[in-house]
Amino acid sequence: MFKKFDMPTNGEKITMENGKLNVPDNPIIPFIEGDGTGPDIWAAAQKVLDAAVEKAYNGKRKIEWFEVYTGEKSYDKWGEWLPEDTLTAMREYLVGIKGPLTTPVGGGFRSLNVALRQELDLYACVRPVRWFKGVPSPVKHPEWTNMIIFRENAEDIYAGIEWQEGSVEVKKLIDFLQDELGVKKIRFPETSGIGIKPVSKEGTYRLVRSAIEYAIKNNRKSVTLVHKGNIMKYTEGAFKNWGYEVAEKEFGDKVFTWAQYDRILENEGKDAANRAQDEAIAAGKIIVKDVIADAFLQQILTRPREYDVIATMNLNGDYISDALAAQVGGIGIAPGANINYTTGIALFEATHGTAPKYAGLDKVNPSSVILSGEMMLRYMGWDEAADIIIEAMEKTISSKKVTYDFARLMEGATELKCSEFGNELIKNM
Ligand SMILES: NC(=O)C1=CN([C@@H]2O[C@H](COP(=O)(O)OP(=O)(O)OC[C@H]3O[C@@H](n4cnc5c(N)ncnc54)[C@H](OP(=O)(O)O)[C@@H]3O)[C@@H](O)[C@H]2O)C=CC1
Ligand SMILES: O=C(O)CCC(=O)C(=O)O
Ligand SMILES: [Mg+2]
Repeated sequence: MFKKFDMPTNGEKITMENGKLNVPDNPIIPFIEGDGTGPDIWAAAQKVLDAAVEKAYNGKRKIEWFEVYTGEKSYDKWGEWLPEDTLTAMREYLVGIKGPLTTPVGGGFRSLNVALRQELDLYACVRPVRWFKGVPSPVKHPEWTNMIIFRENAEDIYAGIEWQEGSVEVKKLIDFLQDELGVKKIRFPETSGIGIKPVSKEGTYRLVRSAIEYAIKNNRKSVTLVHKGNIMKYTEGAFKNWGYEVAEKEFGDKVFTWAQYDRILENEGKDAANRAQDEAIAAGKIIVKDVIADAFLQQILTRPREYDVIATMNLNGDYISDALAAQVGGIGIAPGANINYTTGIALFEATHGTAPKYAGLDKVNPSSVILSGEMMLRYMGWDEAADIIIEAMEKTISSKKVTYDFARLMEGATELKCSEFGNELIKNM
């Protein structure tokens, strides 16, 4: 099966049947250590995850870790940044976890993180944002921020379909746009690079569907479509329209959308529209609404309680993830997952990157990758182990024993190294 990697000798495969994940007691889980601070945070995370599983199941369940390679470690070992074997391992074993991987800016190879999402069609980037008591925050009420971002992961300008200024391809494309399509708005055609932004109905439907399904299953109150559809009408505006469409078509009796509100407003007036919305809320329906991205970024600071589940496109989702993470303590504590709910393939990873200036210092906060592991355990149905991690995290942070990022903002904190923080979590299980 593998061309370069050795087959794992212990453990069994996680499988997917009729949309349901079957998880053996000794699942093989591929992991990518990651670049930069990856080895530090991964070492801490692996120990914490193993300890939580041991504590929850007393040896009845155990993860069989299977190291797979991508990024610098892979290049050093195999001369390839993203070996086919890594994709094979994810397709075969379904659930994996990764550290951050470096992407050069303005040249060099394209993002390996994005490539993994594209190759495995992991269309939903799921990033929960919640506050843990005691975590320092720049806002007065960090507890008011409790959202979960569903970021479309396969399309948009983020897909990396772009051509460099001065290239033969960009000249061809600009000529085509000007000569065939009558485009007059390229301000400096001789010196422009061009990027393409594909946003599809299918891509929007599956992402928004996942967000609404999550909201229903987890008793959340609303799903907000975040877009810049006033300016990018046929991409971001279409995302909004398709979002409402899929909500009404597939979840008609469980949701009330602002598109419905607008129709009632037009036909029957404001009182009737407000009444319909109030009745929907009283009946426990999920409100599907939308907001323009720039307004959203100020409202998450001023009125975070109005937002719950967020569904958005790839680039917006990238910016929103870091902005929201900052409100609840920063990207040292911001987990995530890349999921295809149809195939079941899920690759868990922190929201942050490789933080290269801290590489090898055993310094940074491992919480993001640990909490990504916590999400992974929950995805596997190992909720008891996941709960142990959350409890240990709350206890450790309340005791003010934290890594540098929190320590520099807290009074009376004891600064721990990355590995020490992991050990403290284990002690507090
Ligand atoms: N999914 C992935 O693998 C991602 C990869 N990347 C890649 O990572 C590389 C570096 O990107 P960069 O823009 O510097 O962003 P990073 O997220 O790596 O780091 C930015 C800043 O965030 C803080 N930070 C990051 N990780 C942690 C942590 N574990 N604990 C505490 N604080 C943390 C640090 O802040 P401070 O300086 O204040 O201490 C750091 O300087 C690039 O190559 C980029 O492409 C970026 C994002 C995601
Ligand atoms: O792939 C990268 O280098 C950056 C990705 C990123 O910022 C993200 O997914 O949040
Ligand atoms: Mg990002």
